[in-house]
Amino acid sequence: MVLVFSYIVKTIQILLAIMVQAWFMDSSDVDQRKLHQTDPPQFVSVEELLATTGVESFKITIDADLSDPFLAKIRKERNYSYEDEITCCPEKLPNYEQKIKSFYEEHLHTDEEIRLVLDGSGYFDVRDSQDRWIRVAVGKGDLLVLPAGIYHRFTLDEKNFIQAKRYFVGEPVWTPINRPADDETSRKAYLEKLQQGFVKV
Ligand SMILES: CSCCC(=O)/C(O)=C/O
Ligand SMILES: [Fe+2]
Repeated sequence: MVLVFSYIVKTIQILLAIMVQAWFMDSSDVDQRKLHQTDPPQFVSVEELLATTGVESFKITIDADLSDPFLAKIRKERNYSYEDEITCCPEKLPNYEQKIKSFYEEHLHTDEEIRLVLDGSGYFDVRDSQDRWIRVAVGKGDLLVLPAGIYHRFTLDEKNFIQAKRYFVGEPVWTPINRPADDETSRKAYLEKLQQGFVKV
């Protein structure tokens, strides 16, 4: 009996460690760094997140030399040829106030946005297929892949610190294209994929 109980507890702990937390946002525009959950909270599973937005999330073990074989596999399979690091906090990010403001303006990119959180935490807000905001809370070890053409934004949480790897296929293009950008090729391609259904790979 004790053995069964401890097995269940362990399984729950593993599942919680694997999954990124996501929820539908409330409509309040007070402090972007707060949780902004509805009352009661409406959580979104990883599977729902993929189906309704195309956003993928993976859990990576973070060690000093980023030696997780799953990270190596995904980088190779997806040709993540470029990498660098970004630290968002007042002391480390040049033009901090301006950057934080622009990250939180609703925008899209013509390419995937790929971020691996090395330390700290924050929120990626993404629009779902019904144009509702879903807030995705990321922390250490979360690898998040936002498809090209998805409307989204990013904010720090109340801890005000995140350090992340940025990956890219080919020469990086970081320029955000603010909404409205419905005529963008990447936007049209994204909407088509959303209609066909994003599948787990
Ligand atoms: C944690 S990475 C900072 C946010 C960012 O790079 C971006 O492009 C948000 O949309
Ligand atoms: Fe972005």
